[in-house]
Amino acid sequence: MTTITMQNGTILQVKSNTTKSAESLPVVDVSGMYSEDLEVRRKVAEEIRKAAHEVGFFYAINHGVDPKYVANSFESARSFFKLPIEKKMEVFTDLVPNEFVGYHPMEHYARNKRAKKDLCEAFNWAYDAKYDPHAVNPDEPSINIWPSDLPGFKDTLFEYHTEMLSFCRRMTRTFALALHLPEEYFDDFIKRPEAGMRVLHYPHQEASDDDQDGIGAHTDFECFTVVTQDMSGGLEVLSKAGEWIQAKPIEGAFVINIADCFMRQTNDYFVSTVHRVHNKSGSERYSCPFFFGFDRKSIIEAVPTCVSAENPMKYPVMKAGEYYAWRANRAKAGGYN
Ligand SMILES: O=C(O)CCC(=O)C(=O)O
Ligand SMILES: [Fe+2]
Repeated sequence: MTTITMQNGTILQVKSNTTKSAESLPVVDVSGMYSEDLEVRRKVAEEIRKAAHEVGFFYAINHGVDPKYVANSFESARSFFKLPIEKKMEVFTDLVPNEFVGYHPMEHYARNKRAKKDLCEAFNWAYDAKYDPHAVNPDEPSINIWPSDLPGFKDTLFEYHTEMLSFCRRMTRTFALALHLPEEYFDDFIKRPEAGMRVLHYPHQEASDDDQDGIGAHTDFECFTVVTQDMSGGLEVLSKAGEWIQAKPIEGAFVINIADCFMRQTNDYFVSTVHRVHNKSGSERYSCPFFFGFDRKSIIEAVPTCVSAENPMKYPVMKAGEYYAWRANRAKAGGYN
């Protein structure tokens, strides 16, 4: 039995640090969410309801996002990570307080106590109204920081980001249906969403699973995350039984997971599942998660279909922006303290 203290304060008991490959995560064909027919949309939503409640993780296939965007983003990521460290440190994430944007260096942060820090580097960027065709305020200033001398980097990453904004707005409607709420229930909260994205680079890990993580066990902050991973493998999900299950790559599929705000807003009906990455593939691994959440000004409180006299609200009501800032600062403080 191993104990893990999470950034959100939860203390976990994990049966073993080794991975099981027998079990697999649910696969949902999400193409029906684009249907004109509400009954078809509801059918997809019910599948998602089950997956979000029982596992908190699922693959989305037939999602309609052109694979060229991810290919281009991985290509751009490679050219960024190849830059000399001094260049990358010009956009070091600690330069912007309370936010999680810019460069996250290799073996610099750790999510769990290990002999060595996490074996990954990342570049993070946040929502920018200029790249949102439906922006409420197109003149809103951006908080992002970008490397100099890397032509096309920002535009390529935002081409993918803009596609994902539209996919996630659609997914949010599906989640509303999944919670047996009107489809538009969350629309006002995602006009100006929290929509951070990152590209991650994980070298092959030589150290043992006990000594190091690629990214240590954690949950995500916002409502849900859509991960694009390459074919290396290494993403692992903690099952309710306390065992690590491999989220094996499925070509072209997204891996979608519930994050902490949705767990709070559904009074734990949706589970924000712990996950980590260990790249033992023998080659480099790249991934590109998109973190989608509600407007910083919105209040995180349980939705009416998830509370009752027998099942009262479990979490204090909180402003989304305060919650995000608290979590970003904890993540940057090293994670486990
Ligand atoms: O690299 C991955 O597949 C997942 C990364 C992740 O969990 C995160 O950045 O929060
Ligand atoms: Fe994550």
